[in-house]
Amino acid sequence: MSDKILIWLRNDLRLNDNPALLAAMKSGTDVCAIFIHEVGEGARKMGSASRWWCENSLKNLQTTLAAHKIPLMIEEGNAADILNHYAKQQGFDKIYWNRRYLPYERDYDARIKADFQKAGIEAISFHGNLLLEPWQVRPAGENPYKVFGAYERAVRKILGTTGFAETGREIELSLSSLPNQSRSEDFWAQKFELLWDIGEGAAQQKLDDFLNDNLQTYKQDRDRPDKQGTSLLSPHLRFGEISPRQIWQKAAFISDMNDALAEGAQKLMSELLWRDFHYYQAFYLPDIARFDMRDTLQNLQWQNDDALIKRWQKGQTGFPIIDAGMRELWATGYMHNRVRMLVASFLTKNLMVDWRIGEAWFWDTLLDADAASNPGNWQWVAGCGFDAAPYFRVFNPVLQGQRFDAQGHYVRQWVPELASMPDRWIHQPSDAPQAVLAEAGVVLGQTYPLAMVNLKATQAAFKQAMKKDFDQPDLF
Ligand SMILES: Cc1cc2nc3c(=O)[nH]c(=O)nc-3n(C[C@H](O)[C@H](O)[C@H](O)COP(=O)(O)OP(=O)(O)OC[C@H]3O[C@@H](n4cnc5c(N)ncnc54)[C@H](O)[C@@H]3O)c2cc1C
Repeated sequence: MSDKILIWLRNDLRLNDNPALLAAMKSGTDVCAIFIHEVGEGARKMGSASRWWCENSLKNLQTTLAAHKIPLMIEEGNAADILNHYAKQQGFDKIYWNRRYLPYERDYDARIKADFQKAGIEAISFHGNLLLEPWQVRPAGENPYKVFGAYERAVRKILGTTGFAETGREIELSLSSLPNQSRSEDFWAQKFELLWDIGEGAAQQKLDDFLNDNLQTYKQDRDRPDKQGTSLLSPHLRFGEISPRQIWQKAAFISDMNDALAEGAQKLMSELLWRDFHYYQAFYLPDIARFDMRDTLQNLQWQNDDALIKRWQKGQTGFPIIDAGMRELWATGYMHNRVRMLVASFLTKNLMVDWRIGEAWFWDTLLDADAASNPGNWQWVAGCGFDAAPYFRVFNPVLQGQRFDAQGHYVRQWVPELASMPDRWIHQPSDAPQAVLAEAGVVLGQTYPLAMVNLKATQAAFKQAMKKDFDQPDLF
């Protein structure tokens, strides 16, 4: 009888606070790890940008695991077939993993678990990817929480009394400094390597830098795309290079110890809860990347005009903050949260394009593309998500730009052809007097596009297209 344990890594590419890995290492048996780029039922196929991040993160992890004598195999294909192959070839008798929560992932993992158990291989799953697992947050009534505020209160009540009861599982492994990687692929995402440090060590460093430098102003600055006011931890969280519990614990500690930083720390904790909340919702619903969570948009005929969609993707809409966001995304694999809301609102409510089309573009181009947060946020903005802004709340990209990027720094960075526009007109060049445009060297329709739609008219058309009054959701 062999005594080998296989760890199946998925969204948890780290050594610390990794319950499945810790349990295997504690057992003192031979441990090896596998990551599978899944093809088929078990997981949504990664987009290009996140796949690039994942590959580099795996290279880092391979090195750090090797230092602990754990080989990491990387495969691509049908997960069940590959795991069975390794079971036969290497004769492990236990397989461990940290749980995932989307319905198609859970069904698939349950089947694999049952099949292994029939074959005499013990499959054990752990809680490692969320602050709390969906079933730990029980509402008073029968139905799961649909409103973030109620969900947040419930979670804080649980964590306030027990904390992370399982944090004793945190492992104390020191990471050796990560080696330089050789990346040979020549494709669009390759340029990201100049911008991002990948891996568990980089994630911890980024958290510490953020807590030291930005926490005090986080609450005010997190809505400002013209400032670097947020943590930029999302791609690290997406691949589990850092766990939400590790962030929460540090933030909670700071909140208790330092009054000046408490507000920022509490805000960061709330944002982490939004991540959990999207998984919580996804857990109880059919595939949220495909189906509307609520039927609020049922009567809407999406227009889905290819030419308009292309202009949105390329950042050529004629609305500077929208174009800046879409260009930031293409250049960096990231977009500021406030601007994500604006570009999503513009696509769905001004261009009347199905939110699934925007979600798919984000899925392919975001480094942090997340199977719960991406569709969850798109539905939230479009007006069919739970706890979403009502459908009639359409963001005005000109007013939003003037409010959150008042001097136009963000626009000037990503839309350099407008760099010389005065602050007064930077967010609405299509309305600027001819003399102002000439002075700034802008020729509308040539150096920068004319606004592609009339905001007021498209907003009115969107509301008209709904053809029914907004149904208040069954909030509780
Ligand atoms: C249309 C749209 C699509 C989005 N798609 C994704 C996605 O695919 N992946 C993703 O991680 N986030 C997504 N978000 C949420 C949010 O924009 C990012 O999490 C945030 O911009 C990441 O930057 P940060 O790490 O600096 O955030 P910080 O402000 O530092 O927040 C810390 C962490 O909290 C979590 N968080 C913050 N806001 C949200 C939120 N609204 N929903 C869920 N988690 C949140 C993230 O894990 C984030 O890393 C989307 C938002 C919108 C409006």
